Amino acid sequence: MDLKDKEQQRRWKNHNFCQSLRHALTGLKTVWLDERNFRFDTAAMMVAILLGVCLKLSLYEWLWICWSIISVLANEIWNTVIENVVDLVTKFHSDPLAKKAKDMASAAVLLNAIFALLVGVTIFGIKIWQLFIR
Ligand SMILES: Nc1ncnc2c1ncn2[C@@H]1O[C@H](COP(=O)(O)OP(=O)(O)OP(=O)(O)O)[C@@H](O)[C@H]1O
Repeated sequence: MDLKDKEQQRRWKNHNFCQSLRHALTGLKTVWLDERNFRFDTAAMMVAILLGVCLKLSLYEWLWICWSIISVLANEIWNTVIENVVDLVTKFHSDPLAKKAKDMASAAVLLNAIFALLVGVTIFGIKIWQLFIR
């Protein structure tokens, strides 16, 4: 890395916590605007929170639901990061390694979504079942 690169890197570095936070929020806004799946996951999150409030979840149940929601959203962001980096490197040219990376990133999202679905079905299923057998 030569002096010019180092100077450029120093210019891009976050200088305080507020600046880091601002950039993180810009990242959230970008993923919201660019990614349909992220908006769908956010809508599903709203439904889960509304259902959780209506069904009066316990603290322990809320922790499971929050963990599932946040991990799906975070994984969706990582998937987008990988897609962007791959596109940046390949310049949108077809490449078997690019395909591998993107398919594996999608697989991680899929596994996370299955986990969240299992948690949701278990917690909400039990709560709704208890409402009916009362
Ligand atoms: N440069 C590439 N070379 C080869 N295959 C690619 C390349 N880019 C994308 N693909 C293939 O196309 C699929 C879709 O890629 P794309 O970048 O459009 O993701 P996406 O549709 O935004 O995915 P997601 O639904 O996970 O957000 C990838 O999973 C991969 O199989």
